Amino acid sequence: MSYLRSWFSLDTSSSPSNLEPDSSYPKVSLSVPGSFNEEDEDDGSETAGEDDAPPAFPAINSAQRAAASSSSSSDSSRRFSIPTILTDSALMPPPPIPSLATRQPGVPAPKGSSSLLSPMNTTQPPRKPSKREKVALAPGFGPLDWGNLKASGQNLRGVDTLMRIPPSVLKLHNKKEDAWTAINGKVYNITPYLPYHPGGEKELMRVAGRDGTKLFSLTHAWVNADFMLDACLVGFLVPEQSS
Ligand code: HEM
Repeated sequence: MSYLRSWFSLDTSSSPSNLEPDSSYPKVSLSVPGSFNEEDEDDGSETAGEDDAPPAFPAINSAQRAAASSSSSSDSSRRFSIPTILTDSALMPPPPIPSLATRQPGVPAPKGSSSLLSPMNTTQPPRKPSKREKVALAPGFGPLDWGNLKASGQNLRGVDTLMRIPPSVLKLHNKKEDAWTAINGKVYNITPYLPYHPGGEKELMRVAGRDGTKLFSLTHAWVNADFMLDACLVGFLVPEQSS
């Protein structure tokens, strides 16, 4: 009981003298933080450092303070420089806003107008119809049908043996019913291929009776004529005098 009373040592007035705390227990003094206390005045006491003030930042002996004081004048060397907050007018103006609304798809921006956006290359104005339009092939004359005809074993050459063909002989085969052309030194009978040609018969007939290598590669260099017309091979183009 005497032990419990010792915790209420502040209330000593009401305590009877015979209920004084036992000297064998340490005396505890209750001090309310923030309230005046005699011990708070004494710097050497244990409670002297118990304040809630944050530590100096930057620290008193920090490199930041040293740098700030070295750049300033000698009498203000102990002062910490506070950065100035710039107003809107003092700040660098922002970049111009790209005028997206005024842009026309496919039309490049006028010269000198700056924009951080890349040019709109993906949107092109409608293309003019190309001269090289695909021709609607008749039913049963598609690429697969041509492949089937080649594989059928039918004689598409119109000749029995491969020949050496000079330009003068090639020239004679320039009719739809009997059309030959030379591509990369090989002479083909193009008559059976005419209805299967995706570019149309008329275009294909432009090379009938002559060396069509140049026109062929100018039109569609990616097409493998050797494979397309292998079943139509007639012979090989040779110079005139060697025949
Ligand atoms: C003589 C052998 C020829 C063969 C085997 C051949 C074959 C082909 C093939 C396979 C295509 C379809 C290409 C594709 O879809 O990408 C094609 C398209 C075409 N060919 Fe030929 N061709 C020949 C000659 C010619 C010639 C001499 C012309 C006339 C200049 C021509 C004009 C075209 C055109 C305009 C197209 C359609 C457009 C295109 O597909 O790009 N072809 N040809």
